[in-house]
Amino acid sequence: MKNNVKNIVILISGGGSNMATIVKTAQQEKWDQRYGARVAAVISNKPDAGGLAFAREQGIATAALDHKAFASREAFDAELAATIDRHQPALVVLAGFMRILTPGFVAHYAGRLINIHPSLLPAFTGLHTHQRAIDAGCKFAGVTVHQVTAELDVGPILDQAVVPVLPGDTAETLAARVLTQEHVIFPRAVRALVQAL
Ligand SMILES: Nc1nc2c(c(=O)[nH]1)N[C@@H](CN(C=O)c1ccc(C(=O)N[C@@H](CCC(=O)O)C(=O)O)cc1)CN2
Ligand SMILES: NCC(=O)N[C@@H]1O[C@H](COP(=O)([O-])[O-])[C@@H](O)[C@H]1O
Repeated sequence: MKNNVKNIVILISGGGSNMATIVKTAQQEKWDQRYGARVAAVISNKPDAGGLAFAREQGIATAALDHKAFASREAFDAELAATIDRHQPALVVLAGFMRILTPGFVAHYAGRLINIHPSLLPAFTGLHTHQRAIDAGCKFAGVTVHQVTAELDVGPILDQAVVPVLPGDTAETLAARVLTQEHVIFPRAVRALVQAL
């Protein structure tokens, strides 16, 4: 790492509210001065991801690699890793990043790759977690921050938060309630990791 600066690279696929919360928390809490940590880049597999505009407004380097432009998942992941590595990351953060990553990519970032997942893992790995929780009659739902492993959404859990599932909830109303807790635990988890680096 240049000058002992701990670079954080955040991967997104959409609006990037979790990424934005981490960026704003890092600014407000002066992570650069306190921990030598900074968000060095925001990278997306979707060129039209709304979060890229926010990152650019904050003066953060951005890149977009359209996964559909690559012949294979491995080829996309190789280019993604090359793009990430230009920023010499101490930590790579998946914040609403919607691509399953290959074992080679995961191994390359072993121990410094985390994800936020909108369920109380190990329940409801994969997609459509809120509807599945409602359909299962769950009284509680929530969010998990975990280390990323080759197998999907089963890596070591770093933090969790619980919310109630309320009568009449839809996937959208539950997602909104969970998202408020995502914005609490994700910056907290990233802060804890950069403090320990
Ligand atoms: N190897 C791993 N890759 C990823 C992990 C992981 O734990 N191990 N976490 C996911 C994040 N995620 C849930 O938190 C998740 C993201 C995407 C998918 C998925 O099925 N993606 C499809 C495409 C879906 C779409 O484009 O809407 C795919 O990649 O074919 C499941 C879970 C990030 N990657
Ligand atoms: N499987 C990964 C997944 O579903 N992640 C979810 O995508 C949303 C992204 O929101 P954001 O782009 O506003 O941070 C968040 O709810 C996050 O938990």
